[in-house]
This record gives sequence, C-alpha cells and structure tokens, in this order.
Amino acid sequence: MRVGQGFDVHALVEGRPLIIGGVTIPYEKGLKGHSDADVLLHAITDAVLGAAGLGDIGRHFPDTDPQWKGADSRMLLRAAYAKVRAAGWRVVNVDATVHAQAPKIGPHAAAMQANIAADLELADLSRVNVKAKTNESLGYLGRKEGIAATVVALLAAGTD
Ligand SMILES: Nc1ccn([C@@H]2O[C@H](COP(=O)(O)O)[C@@H](O)[C@H]2O)c(=O)n1
Ligand SMILES: C[C@@]1(CO)OP(=O)(O)OP(=O)(O)OC[C@H]1O
Repeated sequence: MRVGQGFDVHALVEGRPLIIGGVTIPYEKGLKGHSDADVLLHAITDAVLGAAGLGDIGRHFPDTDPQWKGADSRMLLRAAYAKVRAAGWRVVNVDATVHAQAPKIGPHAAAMQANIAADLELADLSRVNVKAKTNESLGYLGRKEGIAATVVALLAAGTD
C-alpha cells in the first residue's frame, strides 16, 4: 500500500467558467489557470502521482507547454493515472476536500464523484469521497479570492 497527498489552489477571476471535479458550476467567477484550472482534479492528480513516487502534475504537464493551455483536467488526470497504473499501482480510495467559501459544492458532489471514479477506473463510487468546507470567512479563501482542494489517496499494487 502507498499513500499520497495533494493540494492545489487557484484564484477566482471574472470571465472564466468554474470547473471543479469536471463539473461546470454556475457562478459569477471561475478559476484562473493555464489549463481549465480544475483545482480538485489537480489535487487528486498530485495525490496519485505522489503515492506512486512519480513527482507532480507540473512535472508531467508543465504550465509552460502550450499543449496544456486550456486543457481538460479530466484528460490530465486520466493520463497521469495511466502512468501510475503502468508503474504497477491502482487506486484503493480517494478522499478530497474542496475549500470554498462559495459556491456550495454539496449539490455537485455526486457528479464530481462519478467523474473522478470514471477517470480512476473505479466501479465502486464509495472509493471516491468529495467533501467541502467554507473557510469561515477567514483569509484569502474566506474572502472568495480563490478555491483550494486537499486530497489523500491510497494505492495498492496490482491490477484488480
Ligand atoms: N463550499 C461549500 C462549503 C461547505 N459546504 C457544506 O456545508 C457544510 C458546512 O461547512 P462549514 O465550512 O460551515 O463547516 C459542509 O460540511 C458541507 O457539507 C458546501 O456544500 N460547499
Ligand atoms: C495543469 C497545469 C498545466 O496546464 O497548469 P494550471 O492549470 O495552471 O494548474 P496548476 O495546478 O497551477 O499546475 C499544473 C500545471 O502544469
């Protein structure tokens, strides 16, 4: 068994769609990034890469590479997970928290869970858990200047 953790944060700006966990959420602002800036999928990607000892998302998909400009982060997660699988690992479970003062994530959590489970080739949806917290109006997250995500992932050896 191997454990990995992931963290990501992106700034909230006007004129961008808000995409979290592969779900487009109606909101007045979206996340700024080189890719689609899906903060949750980036943290999951880092957690599974980290558990496998494969570095981080920026090593595999540099934000200086025009190839990844506007990239769909579900595609990045699937590509990273293919490398994790090729290294002999599979995900046992992923537990994630989205740190967002707004908007409410709860109504979208099941759709995020389904996307993530599909991308990690998990038939058992309970192996992916998406939680959310406000930041109690404290700091840059509490001022709605950005949204963050924290993730832990467990890997096991094998292909089953
Ligand atoms: N962006 C968010 C933040 C929170 N939730 C849900 O509200 C519950 C209470 O959050 P607190 O930060 O006030 O503790 C939390 O457990 C989530 O269920 C949410 O859906 N979206
Ligand atoms: C995903 C990548 C690549 O497009 O860019 P961003 O969307 O800016 O995301 P970030 O979490 O800062 O880092 C990973 C990057 O390499």
